[in-house]
Amino acid sequence: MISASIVGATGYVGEELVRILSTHPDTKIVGATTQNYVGQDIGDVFPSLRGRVNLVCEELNIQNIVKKSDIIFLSLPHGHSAALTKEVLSYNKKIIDMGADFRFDSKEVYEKWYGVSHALPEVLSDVVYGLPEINREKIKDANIIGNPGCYPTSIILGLAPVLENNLVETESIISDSKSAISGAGRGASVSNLFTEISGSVKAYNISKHRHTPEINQELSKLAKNDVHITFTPHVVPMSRGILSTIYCRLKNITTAEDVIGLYKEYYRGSSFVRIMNKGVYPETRWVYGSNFCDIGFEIDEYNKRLIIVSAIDNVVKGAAGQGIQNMNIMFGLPETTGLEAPGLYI
Ligand SMILES: NC(=O)C1=CN([C@@H]2O[C@H](COP(=O)(O)OP(=O)(O)OC[C@H]3O[C@@H](n4cnc5c(N)ncnc54)[C@H](OP(=O)(O)O)[C@@H]3O)[C@@H](O)[C@H]2O)C=CC1
Ligand SMILES: CC(=O)N[C@@H](CCC(=O)OP(=O)(O)O)C(=O)O
Repeated sequence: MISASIVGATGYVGEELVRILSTHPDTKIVGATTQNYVGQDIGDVFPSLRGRVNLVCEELNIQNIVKKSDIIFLSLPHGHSAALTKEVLSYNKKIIDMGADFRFDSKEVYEKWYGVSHALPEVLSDVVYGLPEINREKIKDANIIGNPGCYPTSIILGLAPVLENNLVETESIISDSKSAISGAGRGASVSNLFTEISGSVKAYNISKHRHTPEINQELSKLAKNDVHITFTPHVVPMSRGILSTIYCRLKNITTAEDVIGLYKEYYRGSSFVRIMNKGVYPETRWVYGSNFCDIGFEIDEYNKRLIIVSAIDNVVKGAAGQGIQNMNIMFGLPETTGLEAPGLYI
């Protein structure tokens, strides 16, 4: 049995980690920390977990947590994880950070975009970016994982096959992405109120969203060339889900059948990526509550453009599910353990 702790268990990602790990056959949850719910049963904080998980939320004491755990999921706002990891580095336990502290190769890029200094830059060269479909081999031996952002997961999985095979121009890629409001976390704020979100769609942080450098970093590695995409995030009135519609110019005109064949081959052995048949465009409700990333295509022959549509659940494949997929790989378990359930079609 793997002893797992969740630091920040009372957030949306923490809740999803507890939910999935509670039915994982090889894991026991031994610790769950909170700021505001100390001493409360997790089933009282999240009534859907009532009677399924016997866990009392504790105040964060990282030394206590590390001693009882084989793996620690850090599910805190960015800026906290690097300092906590520094405190427990000598214990040599596995750490998966759900936030942004370990996603960047460069300390400078992280500090510029996140506006905080990095507490543990010396480990960045050993940290692995936890996108299993791309980095599976490196994840096997990693001790610290930077779990990818939710938008980056949908965009990188959508573009990896065409970039690695040099099929599209790298200087004109656009991703128009829509996210559910749970992407903003569980903390209360006026802009996240039901009355502000329902019945409306808005773009935000155009050209300056913090996921842009993360997406560019990983796409550039795949393309072996500098990639700078135009990324426009939107909030839509849903509780879960991300849909990214990605536009890129083909170097040579091709057919949808050829693109589908390439993607099926590239993701052979990646159980959580499902490639749609011709003319089928994924919907967020098909992946709701699941660890799947569904990808569909269209070719705009007139403009020589490939349009890729990629759908994930932001708190599962975009966060907790992907983290557990990484844990499975790190501990030599089948990658799909505890994650097999299909989406809840709504
Ligand atoms: N939501 C999403 O779709 C995704 C989120 N992420 C990342 O995952 C991480 C968690 O996100 P999410 O669950 O949405 O965030 P939430 O705001 O919902 O939850 C944050 C958690 O951290 C705890 N916490 C906050 N500040 C502190 C602190 N100073 N000390 C100790 N505990 C603290 C909170 O406790 P309390 O509940 O008591 O306030 C809560 O348990 C973030 O880094 C986020 O960017 C990544 C991908 C997708
Ligand atoms: C809708 C919404 O607000 N989404 C969040 C997604 C951020 C997130 O979860 O990303 P990190 O893990 O990189 O912090 C945002 O745009 O900031």
